[in-house]
Amino acid sequence: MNSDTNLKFGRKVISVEEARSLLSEYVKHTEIESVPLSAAFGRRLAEDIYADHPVPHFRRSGVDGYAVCAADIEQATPENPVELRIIEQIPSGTVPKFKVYSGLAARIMTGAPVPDGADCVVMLEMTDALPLDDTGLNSSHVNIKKHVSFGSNITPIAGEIRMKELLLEQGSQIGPGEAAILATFGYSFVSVYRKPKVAIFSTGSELLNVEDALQPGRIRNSNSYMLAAQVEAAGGEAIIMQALSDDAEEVESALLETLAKVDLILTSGGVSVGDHDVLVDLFGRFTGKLLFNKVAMRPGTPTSAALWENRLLLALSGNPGASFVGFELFAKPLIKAMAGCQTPFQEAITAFLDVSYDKGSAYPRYVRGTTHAETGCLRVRPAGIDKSSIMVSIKDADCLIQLPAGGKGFAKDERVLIYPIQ
Ligand SMILES: Nc1nc2c(c(=O)[nH]1)N[C@H]1C(S)=C(S)[C@@H](COP(=O)(O)OP(=O)(O)OC[C@H]3O[C@@H](n4cnc5c(N)ncnc54)[C@H](O)[C@@H]3O)O[C@H]1N2
Ligand code: MOO
Ligand SMILES: [Mg+2]
Repeated sequence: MNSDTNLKFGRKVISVEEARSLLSEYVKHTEIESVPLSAAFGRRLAEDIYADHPVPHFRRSGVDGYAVCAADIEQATPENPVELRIIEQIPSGTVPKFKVYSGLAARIMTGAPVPDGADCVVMLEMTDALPLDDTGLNSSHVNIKKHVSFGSNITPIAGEIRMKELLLEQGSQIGPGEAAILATFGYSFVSVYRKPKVAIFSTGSELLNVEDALQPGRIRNSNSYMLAAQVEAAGGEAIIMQALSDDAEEVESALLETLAKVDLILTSGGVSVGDHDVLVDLFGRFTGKLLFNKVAMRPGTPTSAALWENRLLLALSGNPGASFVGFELFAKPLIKAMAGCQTPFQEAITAFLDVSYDKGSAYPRYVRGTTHAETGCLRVRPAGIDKSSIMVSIKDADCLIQLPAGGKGFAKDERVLIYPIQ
């Protein structure tokens, strides 16, 4: 047996967990850069964010109405309203000029600072302001028709966020809630990790470009685009490279030329035992370090990985289903970790099988699944035909169903673990 044959047939199988931990050893996060907040969505914070002021930083009215002293209106009813003198108007964005004493009220708008002395705000609907002045807008007095208690409709200083509170942790992804916090605290620029650059090479002489007309025996390259979408969803920058033919030297030089320019290389195809499986050929003679070339999983058993010129190279199976699953299990956590995520491995959640799954497997199986909720339970079923070579059902997958190895298959309603795909 030559070394090439050895790599094809003498492979050592390792578990998904072992493969993941081998890859983790070589992950480092990308450099930190400062980007405008509006360009930071989906990125991960490179620093902890603390509150440098309380929120709100003034006593904030939650309604349009009158700021008054609660003690004044304890007996107020529609039949026996309490009359108070209006001392000023407080629109949002202004500060009160006067203190509210017993017998006085300040007209106030939602979001405006409550004046000193006032300890509650009565909603406009519970008042009658009379008489109107010449403009028809302002009144000198107001009748309060309902009792409201001390503190009502006022958010106290720091009622939402305390001074120096830890708001966001390094590594958290900037979504809508994070963006609102960052804007609140004046972060027009944010320190985030650079998006990991991921080059995607599909290999296979049968592959046509997307714009090409179909030819006998050939297919359009769909994996590169599927993987690029997965890379972007994981927080990376996908760089789709020209697909390569099954020519070992062409593959070697294209990969070598790209290694130094990116954080990760993904390839698809050419990892099995076929005569033209070029990645196997490359791993047999390259200067890098092969990390693994067989994983106890289906699909994607021949998934391989290497460290070459200090860069990770993840070689996924060409079959679309195996490529998709291999990405989710291995590339996604790598990209998330490179992008600064502290917890790149997704936690499994429990669901119940909606249909029986009759195929057993020597290796754990990762089935593309579709979930739905039913009477408070999460149910899951395979998303269409679950064959590695089938591409069309990938669009319906919102999770991977993890089915342990074994010969008997799985019954309807059996409890399974799933990994949501976000
Ligand atoms: N004798 C054996 N044959 C195969 C075995 C085996 O153990 N013994 N394993 C099978 C399994 S499992 C898989 S998975 C595939 C893995 O194949 P490769 O990773 O070597 O991929 P290719 O041979 O290049 O392609 C497989 C399949 O996928 C299509 N393909 C490839 N690239 C793309 C792309 N970019 N877009 C769309 N489709 C693509 C390709 O045309 C082939 O149909 O090997 C099995 N065989
Ligand atoms: O294991 Mo193959 O990798 O898809 O079925
Ligand atoms: Mg092959």
